[in-house]
Amino acid sequence: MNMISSSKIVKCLILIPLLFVMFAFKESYAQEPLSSYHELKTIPHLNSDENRRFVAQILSEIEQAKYLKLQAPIYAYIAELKTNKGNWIDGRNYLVLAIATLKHVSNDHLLIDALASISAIFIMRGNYSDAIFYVQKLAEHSFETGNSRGQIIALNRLAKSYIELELYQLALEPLQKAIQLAQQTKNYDSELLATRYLIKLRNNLPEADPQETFTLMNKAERIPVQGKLDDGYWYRLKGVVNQGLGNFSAAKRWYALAYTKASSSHDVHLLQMVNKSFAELYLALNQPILALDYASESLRYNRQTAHLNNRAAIHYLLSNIYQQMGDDKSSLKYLRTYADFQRLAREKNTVSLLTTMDKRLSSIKSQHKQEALKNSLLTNKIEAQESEKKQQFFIFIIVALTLVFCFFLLVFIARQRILKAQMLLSMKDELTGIYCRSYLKEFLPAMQSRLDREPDKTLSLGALILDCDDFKFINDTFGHDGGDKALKAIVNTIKTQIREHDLLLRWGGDEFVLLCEAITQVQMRELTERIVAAVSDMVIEYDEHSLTVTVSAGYAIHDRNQSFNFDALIKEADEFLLASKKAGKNSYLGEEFVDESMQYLPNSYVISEV
Ligand SMILES: Nc1nc2c(ncn2[C@@H]2O[C@H](COP(=O)(O)OP(=O)(O)OP(=O)(O)O)[C@@H](O)[C@H]2O)c(=O)[nH]1
Repeated sequence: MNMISSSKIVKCLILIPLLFVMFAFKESYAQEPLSSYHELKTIPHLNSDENRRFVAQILSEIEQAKYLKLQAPIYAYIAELKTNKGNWIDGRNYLVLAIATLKHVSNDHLLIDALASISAIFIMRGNYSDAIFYVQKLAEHSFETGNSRGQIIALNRLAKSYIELELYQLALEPLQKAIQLAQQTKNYDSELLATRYLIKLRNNLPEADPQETFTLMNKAERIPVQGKLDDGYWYRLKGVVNQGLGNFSAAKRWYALAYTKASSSHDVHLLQMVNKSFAELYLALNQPILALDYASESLRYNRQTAHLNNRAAIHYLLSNIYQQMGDDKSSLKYLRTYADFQRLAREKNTVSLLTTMDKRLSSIKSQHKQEALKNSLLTNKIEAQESEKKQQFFIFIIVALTLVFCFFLLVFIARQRILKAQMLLSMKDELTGIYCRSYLKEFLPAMQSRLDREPDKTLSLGALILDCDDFKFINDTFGHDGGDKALKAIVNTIKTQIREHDLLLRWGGDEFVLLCEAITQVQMRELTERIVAAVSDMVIEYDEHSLTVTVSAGYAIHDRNQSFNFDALIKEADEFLLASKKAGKNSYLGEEFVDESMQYLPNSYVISEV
């Protein structure tokens, strides 16, 4: 026993820490891709082996199904990096993956990241319609969820698209809103980005004051963002602003810095831009040969990116350079190709914009359809609920009415019973407690229906009338109370002789009637005899006296061959009673003892002496 429990303890001691380690490991493993994703977002390029290995590792991690929600933002960011560095094909492949996995993103923050990267990529690719499509998605989601970061990114991306499309006036409003919102929410990164776009915008606005743009640039440098201004794009922009102010040497310095940055990170996009800026600078400095070198270099990088707008811009620049060089033929040639690219770019963007509108329209339509479906489902649900409520209300009313009805019915039945009990009570004789003659109105209809329901006519009804003999004498001798006591004693004695369902009535005064159902002539005679004998046998103790009393009786049985006539039956019995009295009292008579003219039958006991 001890051995078993100690081995169990040892197992537990090993297993519990092991489970803890496994659990902790599982937690850290589950956390890993998310932290890797945050780390990925700090990578500026993929030119180093270390960064490439890191990205490969992340990609292998997110291929597992449990990291589905991370796939879109990671693919999108990698696509952004690849596109930004001029790897157009890889960029597009990861972009396709990002869009395909977008539906798995449930996290607000991750969805904004993914949409921000996707729209940035489309902007870089010069595909503004798709850019605007995803910017709209980003805006819709951010405004719906109240995410200010997403809202600012959407505004910035929209402005950037407008700037690239040379729709400068349209870009102004979203930029101002983005800056305002970024300042309110202290989102310095976005504020800086929006300010940079604003500077870029002002550089392109002919009416913009270069001095004001310069001031704006200095203001941007005071935005408390760590390290964000240490990038080639910012240096180039500073160069452009300085060039706008005529500070060519300063512009040259900034371009050179931007160039170094672009070369070290092999940023094709930036290289194309910086070379173009250099070309513009040298053109402004009347050095067309140098300008041509830089412009050609820019064109070389631009070919890698296939950015039509930029291509057109470089061709325009080349045309200007050749013009400065006095080579009108080449200038014209580049002006023509500029026009071609410009037209192509516009066509592409017009077509794309139309496609976007079409996509938006169908997405709105499907949204409307879904809304309508949702509404109709909701309406159905509400209707179902309402009809259920109605049904419940209806059932409630029925139940309530039934209960009320039952209540009143019960009250009615109880009341009827009370009334009947009261009525029956009123039909009882106070002295003896038996029913009075008035009870016949209850008894006779019931009796009649019993006879009617009986087809073989075997049920009989016997009627017996009893009258106290010389009761006046008892009253006179013992007083009325003595008479009462004698009457009660007679009733009690009769009760001892009859069946439960026989009906004994006080007919009036000292007279009683007994009605017996299902009784034969013989049984009736025997019963009468027993009653008359029992009464005469009793001795009533009253006021120190012992008194006796006798009764005379006559009985009759209803003949089932004739229709039921109660009065006739009683009359017949009463006649026998009278005959019995005449014959000497304390006796009884019935049909069997007399002939039709009520004469005593010869050779028979006309009077049954008890
Ligand atoms: N104590 C008492 N006497 C009653 C009551 N009802 C009637 N009586 C009396 O009963 C007597 C009935 O008298 P009768 O039936 O006419 O005559 P009887 O004296 O009985 O003589 P026979 O019937 O001929 O034998 C009367 O004196 C009534 O006052 C009652 O409730 N209590």
